Amino acid sequence: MIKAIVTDIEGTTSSISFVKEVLFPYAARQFPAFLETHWDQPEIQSQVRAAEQESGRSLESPASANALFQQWIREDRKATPLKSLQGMIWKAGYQNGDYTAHLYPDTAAALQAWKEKGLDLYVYSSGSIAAQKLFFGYSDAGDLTGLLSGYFDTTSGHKQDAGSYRTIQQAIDLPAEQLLFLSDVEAELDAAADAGFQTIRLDREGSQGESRHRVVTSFDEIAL
Ligand SMILES: CSCCC(=O)C(=O)COP(=O)(O)O
Ligand SMILES: [Mg+2]
Repeated sequence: MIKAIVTDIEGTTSSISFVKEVLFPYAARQFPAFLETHWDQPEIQSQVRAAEQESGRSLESPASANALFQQWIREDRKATPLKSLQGMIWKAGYQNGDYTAHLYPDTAAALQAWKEKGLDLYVYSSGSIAAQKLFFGYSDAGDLTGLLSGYFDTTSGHKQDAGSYRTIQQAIDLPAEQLLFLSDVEAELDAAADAGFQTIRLDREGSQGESRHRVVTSFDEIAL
């Protein structure tokens, strides 16, 4: 009996292309001016120092930090300092109306229906918790944050580590077998299954091939 759902964003609730072709380029364009303007702020410095630790590089100027973050964006690194700073940058884009967060047509209605059935809904994404709240606060279907009971990001661990799902299960405080994890990435689903979660793979384009998990192309196929 599923009591709560934990969902990925990119490739699951929303298209990969929105993240890769809208959000990441927006952050890449804004990074130089953002770092110059906010360099001395403690919340920026703490992320830059964390990036220094993770990269082993000295980041003593906005230009040197920008070079590293641009490289990490190109590599799609799920590094917590990058994800935190991207979230801060995306805030202005949402608030200015530069974009709204893409949702597949079935996403909002399914989240609403699952919530009405009494399921608790959580998000687990490599994007920072602040970025996730913006994403669902400024979505194509409006503000959906009222449907969500909590958010998890890389501060709970990386998405391909079973330990991350154990941490999330303890935070949600339900038995793992009552938790359903939704993702488009096989290795994330394997990690969640190793931690005892039930799993369903989203194959939005219907082209991803074999999986050891149940596969659907839309949330409409998930009857709970
Ligand atoms: C919060 S939207 C941006 C998501 C993001 O930054 C990312 O790297 C996608 O990660 P996901 O774990 O949702 O595949
Ligand atoms: Mg994904």
